Amino acid sequence: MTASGRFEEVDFDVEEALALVKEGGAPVPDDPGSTGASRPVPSPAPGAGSAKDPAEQQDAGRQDAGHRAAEHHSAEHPAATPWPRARAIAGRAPRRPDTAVSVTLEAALGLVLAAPLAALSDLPSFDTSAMDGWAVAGPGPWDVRAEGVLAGHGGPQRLTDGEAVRIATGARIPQDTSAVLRSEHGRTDEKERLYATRDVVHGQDIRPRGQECRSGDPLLPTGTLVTPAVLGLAAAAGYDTVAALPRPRAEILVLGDELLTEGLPHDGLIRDALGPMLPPWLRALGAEVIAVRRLGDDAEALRKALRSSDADLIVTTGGTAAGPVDHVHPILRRLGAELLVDGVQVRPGHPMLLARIKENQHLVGLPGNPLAAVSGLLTLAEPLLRTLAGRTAPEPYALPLREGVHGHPYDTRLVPVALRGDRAVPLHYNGPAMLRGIAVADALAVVPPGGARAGQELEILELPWAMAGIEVCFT
Ligand SMILES: Nc1nc2c(c(=O)[nH]1)N[C@H]1C(S)=C(S)[C@@H](COP(=O)(O)OP(=O)(O)OC[C@H]3O[C@@H](n4cnc5c(N)ncnc54)[C@H](O)[C@@H]3O)O[C@H]1N2
Ligand code: MOO
Repeated sequence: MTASGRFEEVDFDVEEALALVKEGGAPVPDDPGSTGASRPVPSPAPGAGSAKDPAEQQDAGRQDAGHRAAEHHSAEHPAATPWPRARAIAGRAPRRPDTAVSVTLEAALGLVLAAPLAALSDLPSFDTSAMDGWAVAGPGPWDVRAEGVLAGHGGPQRLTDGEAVRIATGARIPQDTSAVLRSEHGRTDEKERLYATRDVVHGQDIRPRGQECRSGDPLLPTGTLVTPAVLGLAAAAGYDTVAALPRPRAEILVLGDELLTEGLPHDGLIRDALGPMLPPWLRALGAEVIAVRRLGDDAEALRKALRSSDADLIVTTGGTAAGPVDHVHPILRRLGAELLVDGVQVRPGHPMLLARIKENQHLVGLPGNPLAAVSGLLTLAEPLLRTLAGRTAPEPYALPLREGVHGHPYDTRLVPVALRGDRAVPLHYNGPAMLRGIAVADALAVVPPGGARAGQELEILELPWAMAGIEVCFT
């Protein structure tokens, strides 16, 4: 940015001014990016700054400038979609029909069941001892048989009244057993006669066959996410394979001539932060990443890559704005793609886009600024992949803020937060080009236009690894 008045006006940043209010005048090391409002600027949320606060007066002056900057922006993104609508549009992508596959249990982790899981056997499949001790028949004392019963052994001999047999947890209960006596609740004399040291209740410590389910009972519905616990249940119920929806296939195209894949930034070149970040993030969102390709700023290479891809989802990074080498829009136009979302009313990340290239193939264009790319991931790629993978949306939830957060005048803001107790703590270093905030975040808070005050409940978008991370951890 230059110091000239004209440039200051266009590059005006209302969030920076608001950050000054938040910090009581001290600059915060955020870099909230450009603003650009095309509508009247609403007042900040109650509590987001006092009317007599000199910083707010400064802020009001800047908001004027922001309004002028907005006209500049609206010419580039006249059709920017409200943030909730953009997510809904992305979540309506049609899934390929009849894509269910049969997969081994090992390969099913993180997929969604394409058919209900019904028990293939009774569970337990035989009357089972719940404890180590003795199976006893009738009232005591009992004569203890010489040979005991272990788990995994064949059918034990039936007991007659007055008899007991040593039994292990998980072993089959002999016929006509009335109860299992735990080892700590009985003692034997030198003639191997067993005495109970407390009352014995009929049926105690016996798990009857079919206690958990009968063969054929429905266990889990279609659409269940296969977690480690689901794998355990499926195995216990007799499954070697399950019917699941395959992961949607995603291809990542990293654009930009300025990107280095190793070493230190130098001579105007910077490290590619998105190449390493996006594949595991997309996997965490349910995708199979089939390729990561670096195309530089070569429009023809981009066109060829889009034409030849058979991915369900193509994710591009950078090139979404209107700069001289921002090729995404022109190439989509040339390919006759349908723009479903062209710019979103969200900060950071407002140039993000969603296009349908052909039937069953979508493109999410992520802005090049790394936190803006994260915003695009959660706004467009997450709902799209969720639908393609057949997952259900997590229950939305809200948490109160520990401190106030300033808002954009009319756009939604996504702000990295740490979850501490029952509060969301806004993090610094949340500018569009910064990753320091998100790297220590548990979630993003959805800040409405105008901001939010301390204690106000905000919708929380948890980061996949903060929730459970099963795909991140296990695949
Ligand atoms: N005249 C305007 N210029 C810009 C606007 C605008 O509204 N009017 N919007 C700004 C915003 S906001 C964003 S976000 C960016 C989006 O730009 P692009 O998607 O075209 O991305 P690039 O220009 O290619 O890159 C932007 C920035 O990010 C860096 N970058 C790109 N790729 C990577 C990567 N893989 N790893 C790390 N950093 C990356 C790149 O070097 C640039 O610094 O446009 C603004 N401009
Ligand atoms: O504000 Mo941009 O959308 O930097 O991310």
